[in-house]
Amino acid sequence: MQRVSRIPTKKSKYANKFGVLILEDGTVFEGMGFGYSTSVFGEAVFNTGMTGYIEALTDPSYSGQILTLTYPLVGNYGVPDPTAKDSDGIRKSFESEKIQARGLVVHELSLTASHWNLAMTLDEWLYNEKIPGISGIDTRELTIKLRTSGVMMAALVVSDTQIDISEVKKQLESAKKYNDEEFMNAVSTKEPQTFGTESESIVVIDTGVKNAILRNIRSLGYKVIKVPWNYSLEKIMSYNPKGIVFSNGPGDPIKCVETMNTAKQVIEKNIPTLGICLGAQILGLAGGANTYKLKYGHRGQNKSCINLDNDQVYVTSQNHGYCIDPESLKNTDFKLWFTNADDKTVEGIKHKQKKIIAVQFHPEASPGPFDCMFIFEELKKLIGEDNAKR
Ligand SMILES: NC(=O)CC[C@H](N)C(=O)O
Repeated sequence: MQRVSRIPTKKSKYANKFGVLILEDGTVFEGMGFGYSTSVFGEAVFNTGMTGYIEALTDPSYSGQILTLTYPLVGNYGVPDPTAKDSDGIRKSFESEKIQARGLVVHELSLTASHWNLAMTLDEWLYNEKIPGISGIDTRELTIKLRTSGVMMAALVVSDTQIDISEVKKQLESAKKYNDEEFMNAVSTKEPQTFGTESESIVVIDTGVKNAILRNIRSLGYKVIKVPWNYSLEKIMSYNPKGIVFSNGPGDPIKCVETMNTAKQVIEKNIPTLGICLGAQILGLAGGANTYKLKYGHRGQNKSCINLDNDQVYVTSQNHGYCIDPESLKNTDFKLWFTNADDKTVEGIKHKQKKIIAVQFHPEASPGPFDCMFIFEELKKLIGEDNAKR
């Protein structure tokens, strides 16, 4: 039996446990386990943001993934009360009801925390939500590995007792691959939900929507109706919405066939529409474009994107592993709207004739500046044009 060599120095309920992260290529990272003692398998990805672990961990787009934060010290501002809601009944600092990432990997975990709004520490939160975390990992080495080899499956094991590395390797081999997983039934709402009482509404098709998207649409002055990912257009239109938003979400967009069919009809009917991240990919596919998987994705808060309409550069927040193929856009009625300044990937598309816009980045995210809130205003403008025509 090959055992982990790093022995916990002291035992506590939430931290100082045995911990190991094993990659699909056989690389073993030993660390100190924290949070919940369990074994998870998922796609190892990294996010380069300096803050925002609460928003990232609760973002449904991280479902099925083991999240590495490259910022070296994590947890020092703790975690606010997860049950606190705003006047619309939307959870305040959290992007969804629970932690969505399968596990968390950090360099140094702050076991003490300080913040005016703090309710608990990060390790306690992970423990409560039955999520394993590992600290003491050389996250630079891990990130270099993922950048050079590409994202890959990994096992994260946290245990109160010794871990058998060869046994974990065997389990990892037979674990379901991220690319084969179905996420929609797990992340999407089962029933429509309404936020606000305004007479004009926007329907959000929930493929794993972040609460910040709901909040931003509310701040435009619309009632929000969140509907399941596979809701028919007929049912959507029964709400008589002014516009539609295709949300962010986990996994490969080609798996969202029903949502794609709705998107085709939405394009056909020229309903004012905004797609965000997964929603942008779904709209692109519905319009005849292709998508592909990036080697290691874009996950961070300072990704510069160029608006090709005015050559203005925006600092955007991103979390995507898939992308729209720019070549394939040529066979569609969509044109390139935003491009990533670093690698020239597609970060936004716009229909040439119809009121359909979509961004690959997250206009709702606000790690600091509110650079991209104008994207929501763009949807409102399209709705205004639509109203003027009727
Ligand atoms: N944030 C998202 O909506 C992610 C979209 C898609 N799952 C991707 O990884 O590209």
